[in-house]
Amino acid sequence: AILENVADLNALNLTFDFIVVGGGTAGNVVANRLSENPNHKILVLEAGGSNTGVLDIIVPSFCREATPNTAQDWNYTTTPQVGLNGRSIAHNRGFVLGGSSSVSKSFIVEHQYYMVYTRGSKEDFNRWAAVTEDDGWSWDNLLPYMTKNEIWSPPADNHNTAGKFDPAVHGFEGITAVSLSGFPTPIDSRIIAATSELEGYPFNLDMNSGNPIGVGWGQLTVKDGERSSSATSYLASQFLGRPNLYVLLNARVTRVLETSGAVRTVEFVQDLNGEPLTLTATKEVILSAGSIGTPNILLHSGIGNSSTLTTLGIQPVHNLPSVGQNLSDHTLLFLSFLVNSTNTFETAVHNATLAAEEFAQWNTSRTGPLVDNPLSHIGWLRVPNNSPVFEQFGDPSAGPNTPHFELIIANGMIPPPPPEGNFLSVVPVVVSPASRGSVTLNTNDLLADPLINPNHLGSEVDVFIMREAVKSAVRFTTAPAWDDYVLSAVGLNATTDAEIDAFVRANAATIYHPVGTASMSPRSAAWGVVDPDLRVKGLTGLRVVDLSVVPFIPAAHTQAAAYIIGERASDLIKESWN
Ligand SMILES: Cc1cc2nc3c(=O)[nH]c(=O)nc-3n(C[C@H](O)[C@H](O)[C@H](O)COP(=O)(O)OP(=O)(O)OC[C@H]3O[C@@H](n4cnc5c(N)ncnc54)[C@H](O)[C@@H]3O)c2cc1C
Repeated sequence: AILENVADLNALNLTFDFIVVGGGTAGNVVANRLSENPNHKILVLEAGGSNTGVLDIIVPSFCREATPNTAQDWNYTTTPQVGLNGRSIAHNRGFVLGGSSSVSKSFIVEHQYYMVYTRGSKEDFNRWAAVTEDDGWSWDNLLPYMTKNEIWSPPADNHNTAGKFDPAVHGFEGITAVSLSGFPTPIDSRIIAATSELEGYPFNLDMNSGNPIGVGWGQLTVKDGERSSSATSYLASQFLGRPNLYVLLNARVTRVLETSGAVRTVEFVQDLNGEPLTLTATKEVILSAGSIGTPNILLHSGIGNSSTLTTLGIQPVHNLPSVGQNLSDHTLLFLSFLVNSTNTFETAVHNATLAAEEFAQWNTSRTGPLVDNPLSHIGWLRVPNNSPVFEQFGDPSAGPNTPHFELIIANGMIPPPPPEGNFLSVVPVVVSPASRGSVTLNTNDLLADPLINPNHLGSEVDVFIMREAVKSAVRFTTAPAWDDYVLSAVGLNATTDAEIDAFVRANAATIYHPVGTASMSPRSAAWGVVDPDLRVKGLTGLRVVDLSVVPFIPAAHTQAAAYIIGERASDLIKESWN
């Protein structure tokens, strides 16, 4: 059941075995799987409100309305980013049931946004296994969880998808819907032609096979023309109907508290000016508040670098200096090209009648342009292995079959377009970054925003990768397939490396993939925050299950990783309490 008010919860007079903090992407997986055992009572505490009936979340291409600066977002801003000329940039996070899987848009063509489903490379996960000394985190051992999570679904227009994905690597009986685009775009055939016309952009049948290098058809978490989030899937009515599963909305956890030698008590507020409330789990508290929320709660609870906490007036409880460190994110540059066409997203952006028709079509049949995100294709590519910058600093990618950068290809400009013109996007993203940042506090005010410093382009390696990615994006548009189509790059009047770098630093942003702030490490390691079974090191009763546990960011959009972690963690928790 979903409850809005703690008084309704108290009236039930229940005791919970597990309290999950954060009803986001990973948290809802854990809540679902643990409640499969009817003997276990589960409570989810979610700071945000309900996703139900919020059209901006349901209609795939309306999600630009869902964030930023809306009621469904935490509306964070980063600290000034040295690598971005000192700019502070928006750092969106979902503040709603389903967490960031409910707001995964951010890519703002008037009608379009992303719900990209990408797993990463085999090497990404094998690196997790190596660095944690736990083979359970390897690709081969996680593949069953990937397929357990996924229910491969037909595209909204039911077109023939042969040759666009590899069924052998997908799951057909899981919970999160994954599909191919359900509305063809006029540039699809040009993109596919370009993969055979140019060296270096090979066609890849399925970027989710563990070998992502190449250009392939995008996969997205959409079913029957509607977004599939962890709230619509793992908390679907058949699961919420379980008598042992409860969700309390508008419940913002401020701290976890140690009682009788274990950290099983959560302190939370429903009314930001109200008295703190507490609840204690009989078995475990599971922090799933995400890569920003989880370290924020740990630090306020006195779990972090004890000397730093003391100076902030926070009573240290457990010295874990890695809490909040190792923040990694993916830096993106919106890059678009003016094109010789009127058949791009911009046409509906500039034509209210057409936009209304598209919505009417979606509303009556769940078909048409609004069923998709803007990208029909993504390229996953590498810079040369012998790039001099790697000799000095090392190669940050997980291995030779893991991309350094991504090119997101879309039939229009992703940020709000100018009043005139039609565009093609080829958006570079640094997906194997070397830069690391942090989430820290500058106050003991429990409700203040933490300081978020992703350190975008803080490493020379990332500047190099982004520069080469920009060149690669431009080169992609020189394929003969675009001859009568692409006219000129927008805003990029750069010929030298220095000019490209200047353009990047002035314009780059985030693709909202923060990870790593409560990283896993080997059981015996002094660094790290959680053991490979996701228990907080040195404490009893407390686990972390969200993307903060990721030691190295995967070269992928990160929602799949959150689902995968949620699935494996659920089995780990079940094993401990059998
Ligand atoms: C705008 C945007 C677009 C994105 N687009 C994509 C995409 O296209 N494809 C993709 O793969 N990934 C995308 N991502 C990234 C992906 O959504 C996230 O990496 C992933 O969902 C994170 O999962 P999580 O479980 O770690 O955290 P979240 O899903 O963020 O869940 C954390 C939950 O905890 C709650 N919470 C936080 N603090 C507290 C507290 N103190 N008390 C109670 N509850 C709390 C939050 O409200 C939230 O519901 C996007 C993210 C954003 C923000």
